Amino acid sequence: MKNLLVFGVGLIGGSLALALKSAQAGWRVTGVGRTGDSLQEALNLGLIDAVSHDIALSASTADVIMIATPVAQIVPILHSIAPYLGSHTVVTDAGSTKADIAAQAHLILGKASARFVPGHPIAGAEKSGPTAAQASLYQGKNVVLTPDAHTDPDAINTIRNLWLSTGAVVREMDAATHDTIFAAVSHLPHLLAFALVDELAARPNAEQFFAFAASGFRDFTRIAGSSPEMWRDISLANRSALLQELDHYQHALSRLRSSLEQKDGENLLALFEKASHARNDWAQQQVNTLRKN
Ligand SMILES: NC(=O)c1ccc[n+]([C@@H]2O[C@H](COP(=O)([O-])OP(=O)(O)OC[C@H]3O[C@@H](n4cnc5c(N)ncnc54)[C@H](O)[C@@H]3O)[C@@H](O)[C@H]2O)c1
Ligand SMILES: O=C(O)C(=O)C[C@]1(C(=O)O)C=C[C@@H](O)C=C1
Repeated sequence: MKNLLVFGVGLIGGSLALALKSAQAGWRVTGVGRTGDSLQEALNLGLIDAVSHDIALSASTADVIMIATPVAQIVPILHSIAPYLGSHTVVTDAGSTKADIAAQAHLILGKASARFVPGHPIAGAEKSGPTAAQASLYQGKNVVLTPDAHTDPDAINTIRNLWLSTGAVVREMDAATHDTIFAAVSHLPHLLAFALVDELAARPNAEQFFAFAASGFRDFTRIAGSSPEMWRDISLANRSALLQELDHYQHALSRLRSSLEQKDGENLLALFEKASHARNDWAQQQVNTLRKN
């Protein structure tokens, strides 16, 4: 059995542990948590085989260390494990932002940074914690790895194989490209959903609005139920790309607003038609890709 040490046994870390167990991929999983209660819950749910209270011992005997905590916790955790890493230990993470962590990892881990393989599973949910973990979460989903020219190819293979065991499709790109793409397709939509729900909830007659909100509101705002801590950390870590995406979106809203002001139905129809085609094409491609995998 190989030893996997998971920092943060919540939705993402717990789902990885469950997926490896159900694939019988030969990993013994030990969890490290912030609160004892959540770790005990992970143990009771059978997500992990053991709990670690000795970081030095666990880090030195781990084959792989996965950091699956909110992104602001990743750098402090790298500091805490750096002195104890075994000579063969490969470190990876599941954070939703990549450039900030990659820059720090070189400074903190020194030579061992060659065995740090940053990663990001593109699968998730608005639910958090160990009870949200699912064995099938990564099945057919992309996992993006962002190694650089200094990353050890054997370490990349180790992390690639770990994710392949979960049924995921592994892709590689550089960290800056990753952060630009996910600012647009993940981080901005979360900000918009949080903003819409917050604005409505602050109205004196909010209850009346919520009482009649239906599937359109539910689909647009599902992700506003996500972990506030996780999204605070992501927003700050990918701040500059996210600010640019907010500018693009505000520009698009301004164009929409002036079409409305001018009662320009032709412009509205043209925009809705282009968006509807693009959205339906994307959804169809998702279905085709899932069928293929
Ligand atoms: N939720 C998603 O959809 C999703 C998808 C892909 C990647 N991610 C990324 O994965 C990471 C984990 O997200 P999640 O959804 O599993 O969150 P989660 O809240 O479900 O789990 C995070 C766990 O980390 C623990 N934790 C926090 N600080 C810690 C510390 N210092 N040491 C040890 N444990 C600590 C928490 O107690 C919690 O159990 C985040 O970086 C997030 O950006 C999330
Ligand atoms: O399905 C959801 O609830 C998600 O928000 C998952 C989602 C996404 O935006 O697609 C969220 C953050 C991650 O880093 C990756 C995936």
